[in-house]
Amino acid sequence: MSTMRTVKVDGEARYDICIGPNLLGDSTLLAHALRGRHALIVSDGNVAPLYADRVEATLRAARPALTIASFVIPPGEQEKTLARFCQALDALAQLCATRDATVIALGGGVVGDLAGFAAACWMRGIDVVQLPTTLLAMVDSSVGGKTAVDLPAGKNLVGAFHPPRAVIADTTTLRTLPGRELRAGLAEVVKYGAIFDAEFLTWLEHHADALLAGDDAALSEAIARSCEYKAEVVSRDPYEHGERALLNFGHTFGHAIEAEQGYAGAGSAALNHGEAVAVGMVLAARLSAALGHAPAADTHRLQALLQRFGLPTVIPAGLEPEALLARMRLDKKAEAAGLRFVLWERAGLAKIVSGVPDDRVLDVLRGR
Ligand SMILES: O=C(O)C(=O)C[C@@H](O)[C@H](O)[C@H](O)COP(=O)(O)O
Ligand SMILES: [Zn+2]
Repeated sequence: MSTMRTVKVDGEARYDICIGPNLLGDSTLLAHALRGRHALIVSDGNVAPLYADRVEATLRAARPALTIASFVIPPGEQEKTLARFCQALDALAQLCATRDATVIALGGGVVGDLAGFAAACWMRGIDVVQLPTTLLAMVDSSVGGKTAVDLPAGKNLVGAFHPPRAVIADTTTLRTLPGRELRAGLAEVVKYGAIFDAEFLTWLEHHADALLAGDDAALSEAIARSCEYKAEVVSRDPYEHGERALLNFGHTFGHAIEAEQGYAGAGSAALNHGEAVAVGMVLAARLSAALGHAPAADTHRLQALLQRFGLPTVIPAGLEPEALLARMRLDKKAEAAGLRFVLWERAGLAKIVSGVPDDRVLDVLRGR
């Protein structure tokens, strides 16, 4: 019996998210996702040594005539740059990639975002197949078609909506995932419960030990449920004209922290994306309570769960509240009239709020 689960994304872009063990070796699945004669595998220095050969062998089994090249970047958010994006385009040029070529994004969120953006721009758009190998990429960044690179000025400031042709999440790859990366992914999993479903938060509270221990069944369930929440929203609102913005809970604060720290990477003490979102969600919950939108008890519940997952919940030392507020002005949800925050009414029910006064945001950033 196959243990693969499939979640469907519908609407303007239709594709399957396949979740299960050993899928990187499934040539039938990859063959379905491939067109043309060229494939560029984009990966990073942690993931490529573990899985690139296997993916290449599977691609060859799927399409013996395929010309395959690889583009490997150093790991870390600091590499999600315009410079690396240009190098990815150069790799496509060297491959003589035609419009029916496929970019294969093998890795975590950084690889997926960068590879997806290169695919979005090469010859005005070629296919990208997402092969996420981190929990965060499986539950969030590989789904929905947001692709981007960062600028020093802010996170994901240059990018495009470019949905994948398929998402194939091989859960066996989670066995080699460092604990810190697993915990970062759990932050985005908690986010779905926080914004959509308090019952899912309860499920996470009950399964916290199993998830942290890397239990296959618990992780597969968390991935499938997360993908179901995300697929529903991006099917209805692929370009974030409305409800998709709820998926940004914690990100206005989190992105400001990431940018202000200069992004995670080699030799950097910066929080990674999931960690920054964990802090950001607690700040968003505290702002909700401070503005009278939500009970403070729900902030404590969220904070306790994130702490149980070993995630940070306070702003790292040395970051100035005014500097973080200035960063937030480049948040993509901001309007000419000011910032817009995703807040919550209670655990499991998020909403978008405009017109939050700066001094209330600063109070939260100052821990008041
Ligand atoms: O898919 C979305 O929509 C999200 O907001 C999911 C986020 O978790 C993800 O980090 C996303 O890349 C953030 O997008 P941005 O528009 O705030 O840059
Ligand atoms: Zn995120």
